[in-house]
Amino acid sequence: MGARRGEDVEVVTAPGRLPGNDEPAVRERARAIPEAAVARLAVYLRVLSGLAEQDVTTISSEELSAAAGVNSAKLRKDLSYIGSYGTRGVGYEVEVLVDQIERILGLTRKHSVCVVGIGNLGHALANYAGFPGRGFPVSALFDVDDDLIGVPVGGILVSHVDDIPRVCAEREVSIGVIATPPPAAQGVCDRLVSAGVQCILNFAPVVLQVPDHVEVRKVDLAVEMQILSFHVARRADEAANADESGMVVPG
Ligand SMILES: NC(=O)c1ccc[n+]([C@@H]2O[C@H](COP(=O)([O-])OP(=O)(O)OC[C@H]3O[C@@H](n4cnc5c(N)ncnc54)[C@H](O)[C@@H]3O)[C@@H](O)[C@H]2O)c1
Repeated sequence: MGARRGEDVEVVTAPGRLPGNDEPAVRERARAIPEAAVARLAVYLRVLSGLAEQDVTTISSEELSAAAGVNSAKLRKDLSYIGSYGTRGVGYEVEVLVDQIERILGLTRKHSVCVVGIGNLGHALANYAGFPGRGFPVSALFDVDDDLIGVPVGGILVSHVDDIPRVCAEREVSIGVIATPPPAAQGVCDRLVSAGVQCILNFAPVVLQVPDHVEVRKVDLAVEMQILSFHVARRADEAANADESGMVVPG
């Protein structure tokens, strides 16, 4: 796939790369990107970071779209939002694209993360090694259980939820992750918002009420499973219909 460092390829800088001190221009561009494209940019970044680690220097849009599971027209459109159009016959320069996507996604700044609710999921999140590498260090943990307060999890001492305002301010927490049982989630959310946390990732299966300036993303495994169930059922229906009509259905 693509070209590796040291291989004889024409090295190109993707056109449209923003010059030196370009933060305002990057943020301006970021505002115009549709939400669905933002999610795909994060997927491209994961693929590209893996390629960079393998010293792959360039990649065609077809290769990148196949690796990301997105059709190539959509990929080109997504990358055009960040001003990256690739070069005919060469494709995209991996490092340049990684840099552009990281800046658009705001990953060049550190986001300090807290996790509230250090049960099964909270333990897993606190220990998740993928966060620090991507610029999301977990810097604070909170719970209400006396047996957990003061106990280190993933190298961080668990604090009581009453300390959310002080600890979040001291550690400059910008993202709060809620991993409490559903009935506790809104109260925890309110505490985080009062402490100035403006981005919340909610694992509890409840809809949170927040002021307009707060961004909430919900991870709902049940909904994801139901969507998959729908696709399984639809494929089964298609296969049954094809059987009846004697057609061959691709696997
Ligand atoms: N475990 C999973 O795989 C999983 C997957 C997806 C979603 N979820 C959801 O994530 C949440 C947590 O699941 P879990 O399995 O880790 O539960 P858990 O019961 O193991 O842990 C919940 C933790 O939250 C703490 N807690 C309770 N009230 C609190 C409050 N007011 N403030 C701070 N902490 C409080 C408890 O002391 C406990 O440590 C649930 O809403 C669950 O539906 C869990």
